[in-house]
Amino acid sequence: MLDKIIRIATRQSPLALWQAQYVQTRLMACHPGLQVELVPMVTKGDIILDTPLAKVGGKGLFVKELELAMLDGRADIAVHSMKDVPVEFPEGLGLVTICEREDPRDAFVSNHYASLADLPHGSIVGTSSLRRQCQLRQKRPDLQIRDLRGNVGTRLSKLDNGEYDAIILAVAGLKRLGLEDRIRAALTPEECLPAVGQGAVGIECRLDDQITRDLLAPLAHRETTLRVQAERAMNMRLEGGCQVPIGSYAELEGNELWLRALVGAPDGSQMVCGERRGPSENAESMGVDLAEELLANGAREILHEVYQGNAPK
Ligand SMILES: NCc1[nH]cc(CCC(=O)O)c1CC(=O)O
Repeated sequence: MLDKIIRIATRQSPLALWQAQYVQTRLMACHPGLQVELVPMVTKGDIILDTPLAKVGGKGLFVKELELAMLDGRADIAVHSMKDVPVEFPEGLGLVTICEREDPRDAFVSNHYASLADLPHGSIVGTSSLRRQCQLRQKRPDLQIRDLRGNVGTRLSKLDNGEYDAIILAVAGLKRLGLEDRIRAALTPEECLPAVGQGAVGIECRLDDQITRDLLAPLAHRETTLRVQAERAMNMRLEGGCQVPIGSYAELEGNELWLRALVGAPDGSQMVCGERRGPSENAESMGVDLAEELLANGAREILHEVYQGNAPK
């Protein structure tokens, strides 16, 4: 085992590098003598930074190159933010390990206002997430939502330039980058239901690479895995493939899983919500059941409209 090397395919944004280094450090701590190297890569998503994600084909853009590297044998694993991992994997690859979740909430970030409630009528809020957009619009139809893309650092500098009165980012990303002091308020799940998998880091590898899978096993976090499984099962049944106005958030109290989800029209005009409680063994079936309930209650029409609007021309 001592001559084994694990190569981690990673994007080069500060957040991606943080996550890859986190897995590198943990693997080396669990397996003294194991060599773990980073293989930095550029993905299409990193190149097309000025177009709203929903219009360029969604989050898959950030993972395709990493997956090719694993299939070619140039890398062994890829580390992802779970919320950016598409629901389906190429043949031969799969998500094998989910690590302990960081704070899953969204953060309200502003240089002038302490909270969403403090924002004056008509304020400009930056986010490119349809999920954040629809929840903000539903509570505050007066706000002007403007697109905001780029790495966390880029987004913060756009706020600091005065282009926005406030922006919404994930708490987890800000904490990981040591930017926690920029958070003015964390939005509760009632204010803004988080995205599927938000705050959790997951590891993808070749499914037939049993040695690597065994080495990754100690990094898995049971509670996070159950929560994210429920959230992803919900998303998968909704066929939430590209960027979508879907929130899905599970909490675990003892063995009881509490899954909440919503599908909203991006303009905030409609929102379908639901929840399920049940034993954690049923994480995936709860997700599927809840998705079916939402579809029957109007989510099908909302998603159909969103996908049509985003269809590649
Ligand atoms: N969409 C980009 C992205 N993907 C993962 C995170 C960080 C938080 C996480 O790990 O969920 C972010 C930044 C953000 O949404 O603010």
